[in-house]
Amino acid sequence: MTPSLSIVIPTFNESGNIAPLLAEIDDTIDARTAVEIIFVDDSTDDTPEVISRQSAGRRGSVSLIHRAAATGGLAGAVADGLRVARGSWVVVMDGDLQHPPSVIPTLIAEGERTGAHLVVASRYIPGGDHGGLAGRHRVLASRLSTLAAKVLFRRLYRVSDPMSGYFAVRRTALRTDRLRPVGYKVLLEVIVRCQIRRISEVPYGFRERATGDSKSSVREGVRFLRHLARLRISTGSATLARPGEA
Ligand SMILES: Nc1nc2c(ncn2[C@@H]2O[C@H](COP(=O)(O)OP(=O)(O)O[C@H]3O[C@H](CO)[C@@H](O)[C@H](O)[C@@H]3O)[C@@H](O)[C@H]2O)c(=O)[nH]1
Repeated sequence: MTPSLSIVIPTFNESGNIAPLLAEIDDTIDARTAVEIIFVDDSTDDTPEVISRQSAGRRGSVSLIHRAAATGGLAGAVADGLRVARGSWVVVMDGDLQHPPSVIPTLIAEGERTGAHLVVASRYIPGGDHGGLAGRHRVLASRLSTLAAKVLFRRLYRVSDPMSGYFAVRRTALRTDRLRPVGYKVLLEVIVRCQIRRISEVPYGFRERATGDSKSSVREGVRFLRHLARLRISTGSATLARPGEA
């Protein structure tokens, strides 16, 4: 069965979130849709066992990539999932329930309506909400990272949330051989390295984390800025389409 939709979910010690996440995905996706879920896991706890147990006997396919070496961190995990995804649309979302699965149909519908190659779930357009970002320092860090990305990458300024970890991309627009992901922000890597020009956005509410902790940190922030500089040097000032020009 060739899926029409792939869902790539990076996980690091998310054992408490797997069952409710799969239940919300089941409630959201039409049973007639051929879906594959790809967990890319670097956990040190029993998350892989929980994924295997919760996936037994489910409709659609669920695959688990438990990586021996967590190269590239979160972004590296997502890139590994993108490389094996077979769906016409590939959705990337977190495994901690902060990205509501109910937005998936809206992402795909927006892409089909506009012909966009990438649809970003944005916290920063009308109807969006960054509520789940714990603490003012996290909101400030997210805003500063977004500003840095927009300054370095010309015309990215109309992508309101280039730091989003929640998006849908057409598999035909992906050039996974070009990806050199490091750290936390895989969307920027996808937009710049794959030179994606037809981008649209939908609003969403970034939810409070249900269980477990964010792995984001100041160290990740420094890693992001270093990666941003490397990306800028290696690709130049990418000229990207503005959302809505799809
Ligand atoms: N495989 C793998 N998964 C990871 C790793 N680090 C984190 N994850 C997984 O990636 C997801 C997000 O990790 P968090 O640590 O909870 O990130 P966050 O601070 O909530 O930020 C997320 O949301 C932001 C807004 O969309 C994003 O900007 C950010 O990139 C990330 O997706 C979770 O499912 C977590 O288990 C890793 O090294 N390896």
